[in-house]
Amino acid sequence: MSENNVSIVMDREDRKLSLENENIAIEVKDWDLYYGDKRALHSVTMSLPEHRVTAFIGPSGCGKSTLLRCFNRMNDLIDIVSTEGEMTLHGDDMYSKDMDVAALRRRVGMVFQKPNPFPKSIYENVCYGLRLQGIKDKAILDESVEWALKGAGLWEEVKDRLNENALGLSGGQQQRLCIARAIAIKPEVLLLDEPTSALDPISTLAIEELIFELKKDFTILIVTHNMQQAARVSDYTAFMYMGELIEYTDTDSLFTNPKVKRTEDYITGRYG
Ligand SMILES: Nc1ncnc2c1ncn2[C@@H]1O[C@H](COP(=O)(O)OP(=O)(O)OP(=O)(O)O)[C@@H](O)[C@H]1O
Repeated sequence: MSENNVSIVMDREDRKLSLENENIAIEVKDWDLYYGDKRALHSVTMSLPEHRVTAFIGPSGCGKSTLLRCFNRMNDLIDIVSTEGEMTLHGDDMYSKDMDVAALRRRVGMVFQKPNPFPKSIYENVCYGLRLQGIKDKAILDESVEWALKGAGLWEEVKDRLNENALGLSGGQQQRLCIARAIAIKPEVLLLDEPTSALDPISTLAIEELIFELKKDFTILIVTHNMQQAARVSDYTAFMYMGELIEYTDTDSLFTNPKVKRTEDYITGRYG
């Protein structure tokens, strides 16, 4: 067991996690989402805690990715999507007509299932968002690139080849680069949509350890198909089924003492 995994266990044993004791980053209230006539999310209500890792699990098609994409309004890009309900980020109405979506996406970064670096240098990938913000000062860019690559656990591997094309990195390195690109602009929340499903076990472990480190600075929401991964990396777990949030509590309680039969059936492998 690596040092980080030991500390995950210790962290859990030290204190019982409870949403009542948390600062909340995102509040979701009676949230519905429709693809055309088809309702994909049913009245989801939940509070997502700051500086914690919250995992979304459930069988294929239950709405995990759909819900995750609501947190940075990625679903706006799909014409047939309509939503109802309330979502706030630190009190700001994320779906208000006054909300600047680009600004929201700076506050809520996202990393996808397949690593998707741009066909540019490692350096340019990481400072992409900063350049979009109009930052030109080389010293600031250099410092941010180093900070983000260190944060993503990639600095030592790439510090001597920052000008090389990012597509020359391994899959696991590319995914850590995408995490560096997302954190470089210092979002409040980081959305991870099955970030390790395309990676080998060693790269997966590196990302899981990284997630544990990153929660010191960011609120992390992760969709995963892998229940062991949810149990390893998350503080809280939300189990979804057919667009509904069935059970949501601290990860240890959900996996050791689920309150709802459907959750129990899923985590014991009876379906899904
Ligand atoms: N662009 C879309 N248009 C229409 N329906 C969609 C669209 N995207 C998802 N859906 C439907 O919404 C439901 C939820 O899908 P979603 O991808 O959120 O589930 P998921 O739990 O993330 O699944 P998986 O684990 O397979 O990725 C499914 O019935 C899916 O077919």
